[in-house]
Amino acid sequence: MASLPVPSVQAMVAAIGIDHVPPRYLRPTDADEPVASDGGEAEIPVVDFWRLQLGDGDELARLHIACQDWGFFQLVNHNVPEDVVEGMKASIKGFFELPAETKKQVVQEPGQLEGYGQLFVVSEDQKLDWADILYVKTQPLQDRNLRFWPDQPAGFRMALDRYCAAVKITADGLLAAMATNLGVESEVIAERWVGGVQSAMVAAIGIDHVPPRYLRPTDADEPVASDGGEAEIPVVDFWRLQLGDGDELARLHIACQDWGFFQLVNHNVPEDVVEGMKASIKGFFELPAETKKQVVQEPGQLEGYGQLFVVSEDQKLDWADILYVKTQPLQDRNLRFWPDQPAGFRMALDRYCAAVKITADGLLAAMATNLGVEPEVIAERCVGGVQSVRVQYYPPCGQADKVVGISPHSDADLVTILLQANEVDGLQIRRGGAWLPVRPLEGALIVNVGDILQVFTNGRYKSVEHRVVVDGKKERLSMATFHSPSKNAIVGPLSEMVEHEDDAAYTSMNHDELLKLFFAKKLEGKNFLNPIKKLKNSG
Ligand SMILES: O=C(O)CCC(=O)C(=O)O
Ligand SMILES: [Fe+2]
Repeated sequence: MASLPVPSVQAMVAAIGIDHVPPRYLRPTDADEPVASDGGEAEIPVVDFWRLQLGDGDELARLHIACQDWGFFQLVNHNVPEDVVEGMKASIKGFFELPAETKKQVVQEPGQLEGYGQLFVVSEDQKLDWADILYVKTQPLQDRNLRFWPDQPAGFRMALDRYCAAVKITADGLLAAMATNLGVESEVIAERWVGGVQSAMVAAIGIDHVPPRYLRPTDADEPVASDGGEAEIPVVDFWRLQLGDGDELARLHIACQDWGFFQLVNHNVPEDVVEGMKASIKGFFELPAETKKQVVQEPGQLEGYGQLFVVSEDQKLDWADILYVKTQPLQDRNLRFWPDQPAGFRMALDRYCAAVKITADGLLAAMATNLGVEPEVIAERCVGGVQSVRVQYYPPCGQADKVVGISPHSDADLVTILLQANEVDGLQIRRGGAWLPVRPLEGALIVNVGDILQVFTNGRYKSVEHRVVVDGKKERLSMATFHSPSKNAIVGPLSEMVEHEDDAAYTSMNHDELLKLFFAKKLEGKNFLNPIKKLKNSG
């Protein structure tokens, strides 16, 4: 049923003043219900979000009472950055100050809830509320109807996008804390320890003795672009993309087409979320080996703490320890492998992944625009999409130039968002016959095109091989967040990207099937696509 049209209260007040109130708004009996006097009843409880995040028992108890006895509370230290809140407030004020004609551009349509208007009006004699509203959907992304997102005042959409993303992280954090209060989260303690983990070995024998399985002088010998030579990878500004800035979209397009790698600034992942994640990563790898063992990989499984796929006894090994867990879809989370130490690790991971996913979805939508594809075409294949994270610890190595931190590979996903978690560089991308070192800008995230995006775009966007080299003195920490279509999506060139059937460089295959084939092999170059690569296009 549609809401019946009623006038804007704001316009009415502007026209006839605040003293003349039409009878449809008057309801003296409702207004007569008693209101607690100032001196009487206490205020609603105040809850401190930071303390909840820290697992503070008193604060959790306060939250529990607030939910049980009040149903309402005030939240302080809520982690929504002040500039995000202020930006939202200013945009709201600016919107309602616009001329009526401008606001009408996003007015509710018959039969729809979204847009500018009033709360649902169902009958001609219904009493009316003394308010105008603007109602829009913000998540999931594919439900966003930008038709009803005001594009005035300037920056409204970006302010809303940032505010909603931040508030969602807070809501998720609150729900997690409530779950804890309700005794809902269960944990199983791990029991098994498979040997060979890097940091334990380094701790035991020092960084100067490197077992032969890690040495590969030929790989390490490949040329590295010298500082004066090749340019740095492109820098893309996420805010500008969100604003639909044509120059920025063009920059993104070139980055995806010619580079496969770029740095993302103004990425909308709140700084405290990034810092919290970095601190948790550092804290995890500093834990005693015994504690880390609680989340160690199990035979035949990819998740947990350990090393990248080791498939044979004579395979050369990477100089790194990793922690790999699935984060989306929610039902695939296996908390058995989510460290519960250091305190707050899970919360930090949950918040970081939620925020990064919003950024990844935004990037995919911008890429779709650049490719002339409706954003829904990619978004639909990503409903219930897969997100996983790999955290890497690269110990220093006394023969740093003869080992490899991560072997050359491309990522088997759509887009990877990489966080260098400390100040030690090491990532290199293959470009023009040499390895080009990546130096992250302060606060930037590194984004790269994955194999599946290469397939979707029929090779217009290319995944690029990259590797990590190790430092002689300092450890390096990083975290890759992988974003892929849903497991039942078809991985194959999008029809919009293929003019004639013969132009398709790949066949199509179910995403899950392709992954199963992939994980049977070791990480090596760009072999993920082999099962669907068409022979005539090989290379
Ligand atoms: O540690 C890095 O910088 C890169 C890691 C990486 O390429 C990966 O996890 O796929
Ligand atoms: Fe990678």
